[in-house]
Parts: sequence; structure tokens; C-alpha cells
Amino acid sequence: MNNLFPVFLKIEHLQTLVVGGGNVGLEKANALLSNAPGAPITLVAPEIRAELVTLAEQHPNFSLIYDSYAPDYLENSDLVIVATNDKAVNAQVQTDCKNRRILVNVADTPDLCDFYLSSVVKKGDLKIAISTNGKSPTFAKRFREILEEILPDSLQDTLNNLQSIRNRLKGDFQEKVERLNEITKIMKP
Ligand SMILES: C[C@@]1(CC(=O)O)c2cc3[nH]c(cc4nc(cc5[nH]c(cc(n2)[C@H]1CCC(=O)O)[C@@](C)(CC(=O)O)[C@@H]5CCC(=O)O)C(CC(=O)O)=C4CCC(=O)O)c(CCC(=O)O)c3CC(=O)O
Ligand SMILES: NC(=O)C1=CN([C@@H]2O[C@H](COP(=O)(O)OP(=O)(O)OC[C@H]3O[C@@H](n4cnc5c(N)ncnc54)[C@H](O)[C@@H]3O)[C@@H](O)[C@H]2O)C=CC1
Repeated sequence: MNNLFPVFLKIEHLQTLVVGGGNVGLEKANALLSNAPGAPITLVAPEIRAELVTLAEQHPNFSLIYDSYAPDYLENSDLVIVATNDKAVNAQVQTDCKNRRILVNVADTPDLCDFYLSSVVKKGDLKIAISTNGKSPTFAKRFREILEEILPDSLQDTLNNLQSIRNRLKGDFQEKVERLNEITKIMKP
């Protein structure tokens, strides 16, 4: 069964906590910040990779705390991503999050995740999130590369044009829908 429900989160409006500052913590912080460079994110870990320090220097809202996880760090967190190399700590953070109704992702344990990160294709305002339902993140990565290659940069012009047409269109909702569907019929395979 594939029951995942995709959404696009405005993480600038949320407070995100990353627990763990190794390779995986770096990957996840990069995934968050490459989509939303201004998002408020805190990373806590006793040891933090040098690349994360550089990332924090480039992103004023990304802060690093050199400490072991403690439940107090969940205070004010909306979203938590756990990536320590200690399975017991990961499980404890997940339990603490569940008790507080905070959404949590545990990087190496799909069963403990409320949500998965996806592979992200970005062409200007077009964003496509790819999931394989956890089956093969590597497939998701390769498929992202294929889509990045085949989607033209001119897509942004198309989106800009459609937005100005959308803003100019008069009439009620139904008329607008019909007109926009008419204009974009050319895209149908
Ligand atoms: C379930 C999920 C939960 C989550 O992490 O959110 C998950 C789980 C696991 N990943 C593992 C390994 C790898 N993950 C990647 C890469 C990515 N993983 C991502 C997402 C997800 N990974 C979620 C499912 C997404 C989906 O539905 O497809 C991406 C898309 C997004 C991101 O992480 O930002 C990002 C690609 C970004 C990009 O480049 O576009 C690579 C490849 C590489 O790095 O080159 C490898 C090594 C090769 C391999 O094992 O396949 C392991 C085994 C760990 C171990 O063996 O210890 C588990 C645990 C398990 O499956 O049990
Ligand atoms: N995409 C995925 O889901 C993948 C998951 N993994 C798994 O994820 C885990 C982490 O991998 P790496 O980042 O490579 O490990 P790493 O050894 O590079 O980093 C571990 C980090 O966890 C921190 N940490 C340890 N105890 C902590 C505590 N009590 N509180 C807060 N932080 C703590 C350490 O200080 C360090 O920053 C491993 O168990 C690995 O098997 C590995 C590869 C891919």
C-alpha cells in the first residue's frame, strides 16, 4: 500500500529541530536549507561536522547547539528530524515527539517516521517531490536527475505568463477555470 499524503510545508513558518550533526544531519540540514534558506532551524549534537558550521555561517536562522539531546529542546519545535548514531536516543526522541504531538522523522528507521523527506526537482516555481514509498531513495535521486535534465528552464516563463493571465481574467470562478483549462489544453499528451 502506498498511503503517503504529499504536502509542501512552509518551513519558514515552523520551528524545525535536527538532532545529530554527522553525515546524515548534514544531508537533512542541506535538504531543508536548499529549499528554504531563511527557515528557522536548530541543530543539537555534542559533535558537529565542519560543513554544518559553514552552513550556519551562511544561514543566520540556522543555529547550532553543542549538546546531547534533552527533551527541553523539543519546546517550541513543530517538526523534528532525528539523525544520531545512537538508536536508543533516536527512539527516545521519537517517543518524546509523539507525546507532544510533534511530527518526527527518524532518518534510518522508516517505521518511526511520521513523514519522509523526498527527492526534490526545482525549476523556478515548479517543484516536484519524488517518493518511492521508502523502497529506493537511490531511485528517487536518479529520477530527480532525469527530470532536472529534461525540464526546460523556459518553464518559468510559462508559469509567469499563466500567472499574469490568471490575474487578468475577469468573471466568476467557473469562467476562469474554463478559460485556463482552454489555454493549457496544448499541454495535454
Ligand atoms: C524512508 C526515508 C526516510 C527519510 O530519510 O526521510 C529514507 C530512508 C533511508 N535512506 C537510506 C539510505 C539512503 N538514502 C539516500 C538518499 C536519500 N534518501 C531520501 C529519503 C528517504 N530515505 C526516505 C524515503 C524516500 C522515498 O520514499 O523514496 C532522499 C530522497 C531525501 C533526503 O534524505 O533528503 C535522499 C535523496 C535526495 C536526492 O539526492 O535527491 C541514499 C542515496 C544517496 O545518498 O546517494 C541512501 C544510500 C543508498 C540506499 O540505501 O538506497 C536508508 C538506509 C540507511 C542504512 O543502510 O543505514 C534508509 C532507511 C531504510 O530504508 O530502512
Ligand atoms: N538517509 C538515511 O536515512 C541514512 C541513515 N544512516 C544512519 O543514520 C545514523 C547517523 O549516521 P551519520 O550521520 O553518518 O553518523 P555520524 O557518526 O556521522 O554522526 C552522528 C551524530 O550524532 C550525534 N549524536 C550522538 N549522540 C547524540 C545525542 N545523544 N544527542 C544528539 N546528538 C547525538 C553525534 O554527535 C554526531 O553528530 C547512523 O546510525 C546510520 O546508520 C546512514 C546513512 C543513510
